[in-house]
Amino acid sequence: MSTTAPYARELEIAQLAVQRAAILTKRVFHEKAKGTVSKDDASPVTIGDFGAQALIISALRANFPHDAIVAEEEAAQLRSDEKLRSLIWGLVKETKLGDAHAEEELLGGGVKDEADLLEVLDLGRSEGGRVGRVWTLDPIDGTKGFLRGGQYALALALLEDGDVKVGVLGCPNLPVDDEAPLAADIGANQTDDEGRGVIFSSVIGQGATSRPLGTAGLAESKPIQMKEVKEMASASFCESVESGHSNQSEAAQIAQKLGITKPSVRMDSQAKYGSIARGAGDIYLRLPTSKTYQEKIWDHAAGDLIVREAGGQVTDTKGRRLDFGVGRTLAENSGVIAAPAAVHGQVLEVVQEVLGLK
Ligand SMILES: Nc1ncnc2c1ncn2[C@@H]1O[C@H](COP(=O)(O)O)[C@@H](OP(=O)(O)O)[C@H]1O
Ligand SMILES: [Mg+2]
Repeated sequence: MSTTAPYARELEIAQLAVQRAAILTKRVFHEKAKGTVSKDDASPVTIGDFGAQALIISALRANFPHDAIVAEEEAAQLRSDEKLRSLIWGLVKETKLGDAHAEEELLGGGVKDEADLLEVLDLGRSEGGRVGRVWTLDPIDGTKGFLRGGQYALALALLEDGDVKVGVLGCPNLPVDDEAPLAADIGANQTDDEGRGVIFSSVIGQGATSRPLGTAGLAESKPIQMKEVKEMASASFCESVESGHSNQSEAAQIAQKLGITKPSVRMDSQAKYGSIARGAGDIYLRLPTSKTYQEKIWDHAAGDLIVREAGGQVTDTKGRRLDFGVGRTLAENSGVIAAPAAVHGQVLEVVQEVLGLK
């Protein structure tokens, strides 16, 4: 009898693909810091986004050729920009894991040439939906954090019939150490990777883990758990850096009503979900700043599962679970509240009071 856990292969490929793509994003950041990447006027985030997306999709194509993919980028810009295309192709071609078995046997044939690069990128144009297997991919989530040398994440998740089954977040700039205090390293602009880089992973029903990001094969993983909030007054909020992405004054009112005195930790990207999942922070709030913006599924799918599998609950401000089955956006949801399951109801109540939803 086979003892392979459900989604074991999907998890392994997803983690290795994210790990490999992070080699590219880190290289692009470091070369930008040295001033060698942006000489063609292309933003490092554009180069990193396209390069990481191509590497990750090529691994999905080789291993799960029938699955649909919803990814943030598409090839249109590269079709007309020959210089940018060849710059990205050069980086993609050179980026390999240090572990030859993982690189060749597991991740497959890679991207073949410049024409294939365009094809691979456009495999991410699925409309998503409620039926079948759909991967969601954000090659660089937290683009502003990436540019600052702060937090960003490579976010990959597998949906099956609209439910998240596998979630992987590569966070190159978070401390490896799960016990490290939560710090907003906005503008950190560190060029030293020592002690940084972590992959958070989860499979539905199997808990959540963290492991060092590394560059070869997968290092050993450790289970992670959200921290118990014994007293709301000593809890900490995690919020977006961008005031345009989450309403900070409403969050301050919510904190005050809950008796929370610590200032919020602001960081970019789904590194927020990973951080609270390993108990480095407690509550992630994302409060809508406009009635028209629809959150994107690739900005939340991996984080949603990782937090729930670490003992948390994730809903929108109306108390509904995030619905990843309605297309490329979370059209049926409004904002996000992620908290340990035991206190989620209490937080939701205060959110609804402040937002006038009850
Ligand atoms: N008005 C808005 N409200 C909420 N999120 C927004 C937004 N405009 C853009 N975003 C999303 O916020 C993501 C970053 O999240 P955070 O603010 O938590 O760091 C962005 O992802 P990218 O950085 O991949 O573009 C983008 O998709
Ligand atoms: Mg994003």
